[in-house]
Amino acid sequence: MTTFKTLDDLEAGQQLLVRIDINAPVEDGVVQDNRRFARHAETLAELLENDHAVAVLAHQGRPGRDTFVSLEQHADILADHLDRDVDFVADTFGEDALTAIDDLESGDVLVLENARMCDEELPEEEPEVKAETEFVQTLAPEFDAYVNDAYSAAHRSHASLVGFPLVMDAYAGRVMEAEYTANSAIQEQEFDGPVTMVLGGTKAEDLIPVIERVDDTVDRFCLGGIVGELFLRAAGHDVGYDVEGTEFFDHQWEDHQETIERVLEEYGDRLHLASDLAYEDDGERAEEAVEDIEKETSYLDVGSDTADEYAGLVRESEAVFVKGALGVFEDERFADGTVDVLSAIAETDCFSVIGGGDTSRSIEMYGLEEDDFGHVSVAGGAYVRALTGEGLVGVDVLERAA
Ligand SMILES: Nc1ncnc2c1ncn2[C@@H]1O[C@H](COP(=O)(O)OP(=O)(O)OP(=O)(O)O)[C@@H](O)[C@H]1O
Ligand SMILES: O=C(O)[C@H](O)COP(=O)(O)O
Repeated sequence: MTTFKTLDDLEAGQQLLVRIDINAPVEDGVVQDNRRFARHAETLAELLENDHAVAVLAHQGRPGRDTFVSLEQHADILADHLDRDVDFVADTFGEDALTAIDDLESGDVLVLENARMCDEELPEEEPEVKAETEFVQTLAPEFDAYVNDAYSAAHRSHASLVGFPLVMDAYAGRVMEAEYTANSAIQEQEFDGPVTMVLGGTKAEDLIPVIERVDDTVDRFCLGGIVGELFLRAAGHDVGYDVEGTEFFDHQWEDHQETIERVLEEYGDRLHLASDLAYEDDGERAEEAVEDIEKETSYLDVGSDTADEYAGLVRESEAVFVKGALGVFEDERFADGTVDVLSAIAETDCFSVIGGGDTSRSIEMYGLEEDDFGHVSVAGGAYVRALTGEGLVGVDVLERAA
């Protein structure tokens, strides 16, 4: 039972503003397809079958990052999944966007430009404030209804996610509905044996608060990726610093040092940190014990000893929750940590959830099957937040709208 309106409640043949989350990896300026496109394409296909005209609202990256690019390529990827034309306009709510929206006819799909290119989108503010923005006030009257399918971004209080349901008829899309239902069911489950959470990836700030909030249910945390290095830094090792132009560590350390140190102090006996790390040396993978690290290097994966330890912990677990990759799995040389852990999960019959828009991509890249896991979520930060039992603001506003 959901507490918001779904597509089952939506009358056919309307002009819809549909928020999806196709935030994707970008390699050398090229947007990479991930499973988010396929899942949202199913929602869009259903809407088109019901004679709606659809304008798609979405984001990509964050200002200042290499991944902050236009949604033009995303429109092409969606077109491939839908097997039909998808238009794109390089504008979100200005004159060009409004003209393109006016021209929409039943069965059309138009992708609007990256919502994060609009100043009012990003600052985290209350939904009531977002509802009053020019962004929301300009677009809302152009549509009969708003559909939010972006469960994976529902932890962000951004204009495109929380403003519209306060000013117009609002519905959850199929991805939102399915992820919400699956993640709510997971919160209800109880496990007899050890529960392990594997945390990695780049977004340490989404994960640090989670460790404290799930401490009733999770027996041990295996850390890797950027979040793992930040904890190693707090433990006094010479890693977790930005080197060679990276921008992962120092700002997250500055903002969260106190919490990281406190969590390490309080939960140290449950936190497993890498004992070795891998880096690139003359084009090859090389490894070094954390104890011996003295030089400034970008570490790209956990080492083999760590991967073995984590895989062993997974094998004796009753349930495993993964969010974020243990290394840069997109490069085969640095996929070992991530793939060893996922393979260990796949081999056992533990209950498992693999989360993260990017991380879930590693499943098909390395010959694993979605069926090997209990649930593969296209959400990362939103799914781990849901595990804490804390609400998601994007879901809350849909419930209020209903
Ligand atoms: N040591 C590392 N250095 C650089 N990048 C890393 C490292 N370890 C992991 N990563 C990157 O982390 C990414 C995945 O985690 P990330 O937290 O960014 O996103 P996600 O899993 O898609 O979750 P969400 O849906 O919240 O975005 C991968 O693309 C991987 O390359
Ligand atoms: O990829 C995600 O987790 C969502 O799209 C949210 O993106 P963000 O972490 O940049 O806010």
